[in-house]
Amino acid sequence: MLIVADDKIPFLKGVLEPYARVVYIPGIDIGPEDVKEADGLIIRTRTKVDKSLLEGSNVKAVVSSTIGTDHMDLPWLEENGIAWANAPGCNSGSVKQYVASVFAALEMDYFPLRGKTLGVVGVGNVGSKVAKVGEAFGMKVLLNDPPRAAVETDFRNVDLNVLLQMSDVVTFHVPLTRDGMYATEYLLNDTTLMMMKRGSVLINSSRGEVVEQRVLMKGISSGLIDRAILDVWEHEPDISVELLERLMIGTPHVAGYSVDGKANGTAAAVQFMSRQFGFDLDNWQPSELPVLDDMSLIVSDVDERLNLKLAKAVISTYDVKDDAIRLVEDPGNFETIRGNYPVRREFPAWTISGAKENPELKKSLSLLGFKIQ
Ligand SMILES: NC(=O)c1ccc[n+]([C@@H]2O[C@H](COP(=O)([O-])OP(=O)(O)OC[C@H]3O[C@@H](n4cnc5c(N)ncnc54)[C@H](O)[C@@H]3O)[C@@H](O)[C@H]2O)c1
Ligand SMILES: O=C(O)[C@H](O)[C@H](O)COP(=O)(O)O
Repeated sequence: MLIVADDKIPFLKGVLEPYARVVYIPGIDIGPEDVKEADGLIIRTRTKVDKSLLEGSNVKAVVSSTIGTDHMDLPWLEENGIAWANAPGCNSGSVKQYVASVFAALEMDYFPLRGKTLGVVGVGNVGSKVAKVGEAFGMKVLLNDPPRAAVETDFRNVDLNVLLQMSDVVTFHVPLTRDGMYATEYLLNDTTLMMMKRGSVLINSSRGEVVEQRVLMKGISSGLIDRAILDVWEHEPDISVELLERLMIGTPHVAGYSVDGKANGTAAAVQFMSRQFGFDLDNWQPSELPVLDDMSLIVSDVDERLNLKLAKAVISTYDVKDDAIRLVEDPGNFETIRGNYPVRREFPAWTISGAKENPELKKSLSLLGFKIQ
């Protein structure tokens, strides 16, 4: 039995070796010759999985240890009887922390978020967590998810155009889809841009092609969009430096890069392969995640507004501006920056004290997912 795996999948080495020969290759380099004799393939987003990679190969199962699946030709896999899976929800807590850190930056450097309106486009694993971040910061939250609205009678869907008109901050959390009635490619386009409230903030951490970059530049230049934050880009890793320079925050597709998120993705991949090939690893989890020297926080006792205390707690766990600096300093090294990402742990891994006497702050910290002492 042969398994080919992306060499950037943490915690994987040694796990499958008792059951199969495992060959590790950089995701971008995995080609037809590498997978010809393979039974299974474990990838992340940098391997395009389609007919040109797999036709004539022995591959029977493919798993991507990521949330997104737009790098996989799912209809072709299904037509050809190749089992596939992704890792739903694996890094949703990580994107939640990324957006919370963006909110902290907005709160500290731009405008107070309390009372402002947040529009969440795509309310799945990530979007529903991001809605909680909005609530934690005292925002009014509007939700847009037509596929959910079509099947959930109690889903409070707000039409996209209405959401864009009403929101001070709009954040995208949809999958990239190019066909069908809910296609998301260029969801922000010349027409929808015109619906946006003047002076609003746009955040995209879903996929680059959800927001048409040319239109985003137009929106920024016209003042319709006052601040833009991008984690994902058209044509990654060859990003537009011109656009990067116009952003409040630009990061190299790392919103989902917490250790916790990657570990969850690896666990989903191992468990899927175990079920497919009958290994004894159906409940496998990485044994220990790396920790930082001090993972306890004390809420600031300065007399200041609650959202500032919240913002300070958030950036003590993760400051998105550190990632932005790394990209601004070296935009040509997008993939290298991603490949050498520092240890980041999500909110539930942190313990926070000093909030007990302040029920409102305690509630907000709980919405973010902190362990409160
Ligand atoms: N930047 C990163 O590191 C990072 C990390 C995780 C996920 N992502 C991206 O974010 C996407 C969302 O992740 P998720 O875990 O929440 O996925 P999910 O599948 O749990 O949720 C996606 C939601 O989008 C909704 N949706 C689909 N089409 C829509 C449309 N046209 N308009 C509005 N809503 C629509 C779906 O109904 C679903 O509820 C992923 O597909 C991935 O591309 C990026
Ligand atoms: O889809 C996902 O899960 C995220 O975009 C994830 O961060 C992608 O990571 P990559 O496979 O590009 O390392």
